Amino acid sequence: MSEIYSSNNIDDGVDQEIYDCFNPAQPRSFFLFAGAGSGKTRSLVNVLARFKTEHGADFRLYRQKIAIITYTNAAADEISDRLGHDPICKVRTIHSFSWDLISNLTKDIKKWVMANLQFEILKLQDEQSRSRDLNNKTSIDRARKIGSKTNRIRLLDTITKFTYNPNGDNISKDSLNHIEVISIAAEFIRTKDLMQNIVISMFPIILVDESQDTKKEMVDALFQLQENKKNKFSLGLFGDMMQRIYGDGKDDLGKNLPDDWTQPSKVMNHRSTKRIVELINNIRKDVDKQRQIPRVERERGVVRLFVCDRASSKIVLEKLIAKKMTAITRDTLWNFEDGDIMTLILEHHMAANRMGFFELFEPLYKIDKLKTGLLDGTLPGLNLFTKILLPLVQAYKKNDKFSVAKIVKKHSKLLEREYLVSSDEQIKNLKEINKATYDLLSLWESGKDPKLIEVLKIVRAASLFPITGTMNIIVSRTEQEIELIENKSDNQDEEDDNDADEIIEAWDKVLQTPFSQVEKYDHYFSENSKFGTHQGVKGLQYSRVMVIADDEEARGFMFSYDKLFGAKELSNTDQKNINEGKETGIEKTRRLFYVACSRAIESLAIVAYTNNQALVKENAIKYGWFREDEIELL
Ligand SMILES: Nc1ncnc2c1ncn2[C@@H]1O[C@H](COP(=O)(O)OP(=O)(O)OP(=O)(O)O)[C@@H](O)[C@H]1O
Repeated sequence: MSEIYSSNNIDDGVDQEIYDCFNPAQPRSFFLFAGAGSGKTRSLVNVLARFKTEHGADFRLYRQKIAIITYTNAAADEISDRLGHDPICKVRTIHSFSWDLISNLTKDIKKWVMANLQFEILKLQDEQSRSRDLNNKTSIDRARKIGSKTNRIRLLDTITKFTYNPNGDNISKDSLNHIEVISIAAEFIRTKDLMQNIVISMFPIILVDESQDTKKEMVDALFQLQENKKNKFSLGLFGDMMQRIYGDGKDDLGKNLPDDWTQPSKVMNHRSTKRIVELINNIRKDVDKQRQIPRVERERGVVRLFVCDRASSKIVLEKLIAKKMTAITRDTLWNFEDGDIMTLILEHHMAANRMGFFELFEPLYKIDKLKTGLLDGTLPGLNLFTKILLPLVQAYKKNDKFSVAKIVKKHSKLLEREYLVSSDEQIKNLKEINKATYDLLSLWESGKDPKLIEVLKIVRAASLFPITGTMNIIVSRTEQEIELIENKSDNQDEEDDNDADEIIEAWDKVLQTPFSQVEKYDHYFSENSKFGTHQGVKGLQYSRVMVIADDEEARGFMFSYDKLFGAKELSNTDQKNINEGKETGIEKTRRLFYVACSRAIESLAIVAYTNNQALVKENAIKYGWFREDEIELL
């Protein structure tokens, strides 16, 4: 049971503790890890506002800044807004922070890229030398990769300055990709004394929000920096290990922190009503015993568990549940049609399924390396479709010739000034580009819905827009190579399968999907949708939340609510992981469940689809999560 305290101010001392760490004469580092809704972000903003008033002038005089690293652009914007866009606070995502640090170090970057490419080429050559058949798909594609990396080495000499866009595709010859930028910055911070001195003189304070999910290599580098420069530098980490949901973070973060780190704690949950705080405390209790207390005035609150038969119609059931919640809470905004409910699906798959972009989404989503970019809209390759071709097709469908021309002008190399100036026959060229554009757009004539590969082939043939990376590898295959690959795939042996490049395989599938799926994918991610994922709503809050737990629809990999609710036996692998002290899918699911439930302010409905309703109910009561009168079987 969570207690009600007579004051909401019990954690107010934490802001002071953090503030003391910023004392320029005696900087300290701190680790503020506390539960959901405990006001970590609010503390960050409060302390910086005070720092600005008291030390802002000195910082401006010495051109120093406080760096605040956030997990997403949206979080960076939110914090910047709340800090009044003060120039002494530099709020950045890890990508733009990294790039700001290294962007002028062309010579060092070149050395790093060269060494890295050489290493990758050696690895590929080694794999190639062991290939059974140089004419199979994997080997053909691998040869092309070696070629493209070798070419990149050749071009390195011609680069006078590298470029990078933290929110873009980075496809020009002098650009670095997202992974490279973070790896380079982290390595330079970790290993170069000069870099460490530059960083601490520019940023005597670095704060990392959501640090439980921040890229491990960067967190390690910042720890190293703190250790080497602790008398001149303060590192502040904010987060909550119970809200760790991406694989990139440091899984032992906070363990063995040096004694001189300040570790304030917070116990109040300022967000949710009492019943919700009680539930999230109980979800968390087997992990770290942290228990929160609700604010004094947050007395009531509603939680309900609807245990649903997997075979039922989901849309019908979810509407019914919203109606039931309206009656239970007497809150008319629980209305399914025009109310204000945030529905949290387990994974984007479920929205992809409901909204019709599953085939585009699933193959890419299966690949860890592609997942983040796919979800935050930075996946190189897909951007060609979403950011260039989709607006182009939409303009064409509206017969908006002006926008068609504008989009082509903005993105086509053929229309770059450099290219046009060098061309002898400008008018003829412009006509050709125009023709190529309308040849491409004719694919959508009379309501047709072309496959992505068809679109890509035309774009490539006319060199209309840049195609790079994996997609270039696929679309560059000659007819002869395609035939070879098709014949091979008819009688592929197991060894070839193991050898396959999973990224190319995934794109091969994706490129067979119709273009309309791009539009649906884009709509889902850019709309202010009533759907969110358990992961995507980290840091956010909503009055009414419906959490959908359905392994089957989510295809069950990575997370398993069935196992969390005890409706499915542990697999041998789970058991093996437990025996070896390794994390299982259950723990990941529990954290996700914690994040999802803790977004709710007033009322929360959990919709658990299962084949074993009785067992889920029994366990939900046994775990102490729900009372019997809070559970309904549907
Ligand atoms: N001391 C406080 N007094 C009043 N409201 C507070 C206080 N601290 C936080 N809040 C409010 O509680 C809510 C949650 O705060 P915040 O988002 O800072 O928490 P958090 O710890 O960052 O949450 P999470 O980890 O769940 O993302 C916000 O609406 C915030 O304004």
